[in-house]
Parts: sequence; C-alpha cells; structure tokens
Amino acid sequence: MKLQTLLEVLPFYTVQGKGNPDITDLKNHHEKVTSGDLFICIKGSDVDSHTLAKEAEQRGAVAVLSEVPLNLGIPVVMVHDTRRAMAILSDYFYNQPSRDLLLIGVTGTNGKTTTTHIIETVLNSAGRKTGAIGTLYVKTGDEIEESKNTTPDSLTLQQTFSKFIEKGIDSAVMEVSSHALYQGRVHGCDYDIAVFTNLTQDHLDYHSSMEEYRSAKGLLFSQLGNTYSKGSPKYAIINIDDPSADYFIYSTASHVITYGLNQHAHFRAENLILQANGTQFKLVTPCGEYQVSLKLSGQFNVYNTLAAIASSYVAGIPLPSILSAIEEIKGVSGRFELVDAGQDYSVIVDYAHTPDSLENVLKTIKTVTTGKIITVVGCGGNRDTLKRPIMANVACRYSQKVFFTSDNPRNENPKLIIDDMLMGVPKEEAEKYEVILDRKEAIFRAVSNARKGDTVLIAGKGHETYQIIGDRVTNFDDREVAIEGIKMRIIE
Ligand SMILES: CC(=O)N[C@H]1[C@@H](OP(=O)(O)OP(=O)(O)OC[C@H]2O[C@@H](n3ccc(=O)[nH]c3=O)[C@H](O)[C@@H]2O)O[C@H](CO)[C@@H](O)[C@@H]1O[C@H](C)C(=O)N[C@@H](C)C(=O)N[C@H](CCC(=O)O)C(=O)O
Ligand SMILES: Nc1ncnc2c1ncn2[C@@H]1O[C@H](COP(=O)(O)OP(=O)(O)OP(=O)(O)O)[C@@H](O)[C@H]1O
Ligand SMILES: N[C@H](CCC[C@H](N)C(=O)O)C(=O)O
Ligand SMILES: [Mg+2]
Repeated sequence: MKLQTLLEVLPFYTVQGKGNPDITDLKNHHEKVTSGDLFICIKGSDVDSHTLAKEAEQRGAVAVLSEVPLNLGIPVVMVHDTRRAMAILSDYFYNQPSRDLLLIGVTGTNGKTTTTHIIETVLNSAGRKTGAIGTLYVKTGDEIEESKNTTPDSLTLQQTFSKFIEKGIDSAVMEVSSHALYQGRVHGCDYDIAVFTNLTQDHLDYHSSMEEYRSAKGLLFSQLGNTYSKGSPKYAIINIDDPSADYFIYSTASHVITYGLNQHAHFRAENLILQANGTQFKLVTPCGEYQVSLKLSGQFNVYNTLAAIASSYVAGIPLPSILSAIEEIKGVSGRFELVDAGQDYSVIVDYAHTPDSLENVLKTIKTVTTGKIITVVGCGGNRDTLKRPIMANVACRYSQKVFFTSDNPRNENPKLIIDDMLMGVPKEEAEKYEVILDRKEAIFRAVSNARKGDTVLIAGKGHETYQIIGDRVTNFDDREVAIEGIKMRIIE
C-alpha cells in the first residue's frame, strides 16, 4: 500500500521529507524492521522509540510515524499522538479484520480469563472457528502462542485478527485489560459483544483512582457503538450485582443484557449448590429455565458462567448447546486448580492476586473444607501497593495459618513488600502467620503443616511458570513445587 493511501484514514498529519513509498508492513519495534516498513515511534513508559528511528531507517524502514520532527532521509509523518494513529493505521492496513469477526471483549477486575475460556469452548463446540486472546495465550486454531500482555498492543492485535481471518477463523474472544483500554490498544476494534465481570481494587499503581480505573473499563462499552447503527446489533453483557453495574449500563448505547443472582437479571442463577468438585444451579432466562451442573467450583464461577451463557446466547447459540458444552468444562489452568499427588488433604493453586479474588476463593474453600485452611500468599513487586495490606488481612481472616511469601518481587525488596502486607494484619492475628521469603520453602512448609481434611491454598501465581526476581526470570511453577513438597512429606 502506498504511504499516501494509508494516511488517508488519519484526520490530520504533516509530512517532513518527500516521497510516497510502498509500505510493505508496519512495525513498532526497531529490531523487527525490515526493508519497506513504516516504523511507528512511541513515547513509552520505558523507552522513547523516537530515539530508535535512525536505526529503523538503517534496517530498511521507508517511512516513520512520529510526534516530533526527525532528521532522517525518509518521509517522517508527524501526528499529535502516535499510539492513537498506530491503532487507526493498523486497523486500516490489515483490512479492518475485526469487522469480519464476531468479536467479543471481556473486561473487569477478575474473571476475564475464565469467562473468555468458557465462551471460547462454547463457540468452538457450536462449530464456530474461534480465536482467543488473553493472559494465558493467543490461540489461532490449534496454534498456541504465549502472550506477553493480557491485551496486546494495537498493531499486534490487528495483525492477530488478520491472521485469524487468514486461517478461516470467524469469531474471536478476548480479554480487554484496563491498561489496554487506557492506552488505546483496542481503538479500531469493532466489538459485537462487550462483557463486564466486576470492578474491585487493583492496578492503583497505574490508574490514579478507582474512578479513573472504572472509566478506563467503561471505554469498552462506550466504543461498542449504537444498537441502531448499520450492521448487526451490539450487546453489552453486564453483571447486575456489581455496585458499578449502572456506570457501565449508562456508558453504552447498545443493547444491555444483564446477569447475576438478582431477580431482575435477564440471565439469573437460583438455588446454588456449591461443592468442592462442582456447582449446581437453576438457570432462569427470558427463554426458559434449565438445571445446570458445573465441574467448576465457587460462586464466582457461577458469575463467569452466566456471563459466558449470556454472551453465547446473543451470539446466536441455542441454550441447550451452550449448556452441554459448559457442563464439560473441567477448569482453567491455574484457576482453582486442584493439585493431587495422592495426599489426604487438598491443595489448590489459584491466580487470586487481588483482594476480591482472594476473598472469593477463600470463601469458596471455607464452604467446602472440613479442616484447617492454610494459605500461601504474596504480592507482586512494581504493582499496586495499596492492595497489599488488604490481601494480607483477607488471608488471615479466612485462614488458620498463613505463610506470607514472595510473589514476583520484580525490582522491589521482597521483605519490604511483605512489610506492606503485614500493615493489614491486626495484632490479634499475629500468631497466625509466618514470613518465609523463599516461595518454595513457604509451599513446602504449608503442605507439611496440612493434616487430613485441611486445604492448602497457594495464591497469586496460578498458571505462571516463572518467578521474576529483579530482572531475572527463573522457572517456577506452584503446581510442580507443591507436588514436590507433598511427595517429600509422604516419604517422610
Ligand atoms: C505500563 C505498561 O502498560 N506498559 C506497556 C506498554 O509499554 P510502552 O508502550 O510504554 O512501551 P515501552 O516498553 O516503553 O516501549 C515504547 C516503544 O518502544 C519500542 N521499543 C522498545 C524497546 C526497543 O528496544 N525497541 C523498540 O522499538 C516498543 O516496541 C514500543 O513501541 O505497551 C507495551 C506494548 O503494548 C506493553 O508490553 C507494556 O506492558 C508492560 C510489559 C506491562 O508490564 N504491562 C502491564 C502493567 C499490563 O499492561 N498489564 C495488563 C494486564 C493487567 C490485568 O490483567 O489486569 C495487560 O494487558 O497485560
Ligand atoms: N468472577 C469473579 N469474581 C471474583 N473473583 C474471580 C472471578 N473469577 C475468577 N476469580 C478469581 O480471580 C482469579 C483470576 O481469575 P481470572 O484469571 O479468570 O481473572 P482475570 O480477570 O483474567 O485476571 P487478570 O487480570 O490477572 O488477567 C481466579 O484465580 C479466582 O481466584
Ligand atoms: N495481570 C496482573 C497479574 C499479577 C500476577 C501476580 N503474580 C504478579 O506478578 O503481581 C498484573 O500484571 O498486575
Ligand atoms: Mg486474565
């Protein structure tokens, strides 16, 4: 595509230098640039890639998108905001691929990975070829790629959609993080269905307040479009039981479909039976009532399931097909995952890394455990510090024994992270906890403390197969370490 043709989608720009080269591809990382590319400069939080434009030119870039004039021998297209322009240009360059997909976006503090996984399973089992984008992976048919971010940058995202189309995929379900919404990674995405799971505290290192965090999430619903505009109808699927439900309902001009336990919800669960190895409930919908039996545990998974049912239904899948697919789902990697090495107590690895998710998971464990609850938990470094004391408080409130340990300390001192956590533990709970900085040792100690009927919760890292200490990433998998600890104890 000629540079001038590509630029037609931008409202305003100026060009420094002459020429109208053919653009063979778009790149936003200088090391990926090859001959014929347009290199997009971004003033990032770690790197300002305007400083790498010269190198991009040397690698073969034929034009550059920039926010400032640059001294190069190739055309420099100047715009006010390169991040925003990148989203618009990427969408256009790759032929607006999201318009050819049934596109479902899921946002909320907790439950995005689980809800997208359920939707993906339902759509696939109904014969729709479904791509998935989220924390665990980017899945294109049978091809699975590990993801760097929950939601990729706008260029990578549009390239992924384009690949989906190439591979004959017709539907896509993706997690949309608040960072992504705030940074415009999903500008240019033509969503058909947007799902809100819940809003509780997280990421206050990045968003300056809960209001700002909420408004970032609201962008998914305001960009959903108008129900009465051309094309197929758009749907906002909202958890009506969440205190922020109204905010999201009034953020959108699309159809609003609600779910929850509330009697006004369009998709509602009644008569819940919560067990360690599954959940039963009556599903009440405007088009009939059904008895549902899940292999997933926890009331929070009832919410995730309702969100997935409502989304799949408005996507055109009949309820009986939705339910038969959902009833087969065994779980999601690292979410309430039972670790079984033949021991007579339960060990659960869970990705709870927010106060709300930790409380939800512990509440679930409390309803199904006959013995003690032993929790291993830490908080990530270089992340929201305000959640630390709250998580520690929750851990002590629901457990008989707590091992505070390191999560991913990143560039923070692990001891100081735990000090922040301990601020949330009341004096009378001081007997309950021990601080063991080494996560492996903490897990070993927790399992050796467990007796018949107890439950050990290892929280915070779920599916992660690494630990980040400083800038070093080493192999670490809570599930493998737990098995090692359990086996060692059995031999003892
Ligand atoms: C704070 C934050 O969100 N940072 C994200 C942001 O970085 P950035 O745009 O500021 O990029 P940067 O690293 O400063 O680089 C700027 C530019 O220089 C380019 N570059 C950089 C280095 C180089 O050698 N050459 C080069 O050309 C980069 O490609 C980029 O275009 O955009 C990048 C691309 O989209 C993200 O990878 C990066 O995520 C970092 C790794 C991160 O940790 N993000 C977390 C906080 C995050 O986004 N998390 C959410 C999930 C939260 C949840 O699940 O609840 C997520 O969506 O993943
Ligand atoms: N609907 C929910 N409400 C509250 N907590 C939940 C819900 N669903 C899952 N959880 C808890 O949150 C943890 C993370 O779940 P999940 O990975 O599905 O969320 P996520 O929104 O994708 O998280 P992230 O933002 O880190 O990608 C789970 O391990 C569980 O403890
Ligand atoms: N998406 C979340 C994941 C946190 C997981 C936890 N293990 C940590 O490293 O803090 C984040 O990036 O804040
Ligand atoms: Mg996720």
